[in-house]
Amino acid sequence: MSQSMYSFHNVHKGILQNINVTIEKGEKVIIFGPSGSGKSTLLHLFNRLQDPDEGKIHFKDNPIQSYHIPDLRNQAGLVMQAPHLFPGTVLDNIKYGPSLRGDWREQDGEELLAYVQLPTEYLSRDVNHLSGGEQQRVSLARTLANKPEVLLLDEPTSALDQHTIEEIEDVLEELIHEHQLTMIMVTHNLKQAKRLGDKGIFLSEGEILESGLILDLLETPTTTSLQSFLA
Ligand SMILES: Nc1ncnc2c1ncn2[C@@H]1O[C@H](COP(=O)(O)OP(=O)(O)OP(=O)(O)O)[C@@H](O)[C@H]1O
Repeated sequence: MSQSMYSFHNVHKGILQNINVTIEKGEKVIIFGPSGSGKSTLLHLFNRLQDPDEGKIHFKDNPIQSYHIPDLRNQAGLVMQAPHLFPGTVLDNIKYGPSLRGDWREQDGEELLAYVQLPTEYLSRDVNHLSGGEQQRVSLARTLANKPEVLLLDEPTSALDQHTIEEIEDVLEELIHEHQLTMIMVTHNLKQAKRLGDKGIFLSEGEILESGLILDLLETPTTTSLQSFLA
């Protein structure tokens, strides 16, 4: 039986109007639409980087505000466009969150780097000496260190070249599959949307104009807005 991960009821926030969305456990949802349509605002509601002006959000059948915010953000981990790592080594960065909770074992470092397909010797590397793609892998490893159920991705590959984009997509695809994660991703890259997503939400001027299977949305758009966005 499917389990609801998120449900939004008549949510309004800034430009977003009357957002009604349900996301089931294990779904891979792509949020897309023109610049300024409210995609980042919507993504930020999933881990309380922003809160609604009106309406209700439930996370796993409980009001989202009933969760302790750090717990919520461990369960719904965000990876941003530009990796925000702090100065220090790869190990310093990935053990930070779990260490705070007394939940770090020495072997975890190796395991986390294996998840994002980086060699173990990277644990002692200075993060400032890594390439953009490597930093994004470390950022992903750091999010995974908190054992999230949901991955929130805000254009995670938009700063990378095509080859690196494909490598990160491989890593994401495998991780999501292996850990049965729910994924909610904002992307401008429609090839990526097709590859990684199963559902799609098309936003225009703060409203959901179409939602459903991503392939249907991209191949048979019904609204003129989506048709012209894709043209
Ligand atoms: N904190 C804020 N206060 C006021 N307005 C905001 C705030 N954040 C975003 N906005 C406005 O809300 C609208 C939607 O912004 P948002 O960043 O969610 O869009 P987006 O679809 O993610 O855009 P992009 O694709 O350009 O990143 C924009 O008009 C933006 O200027």
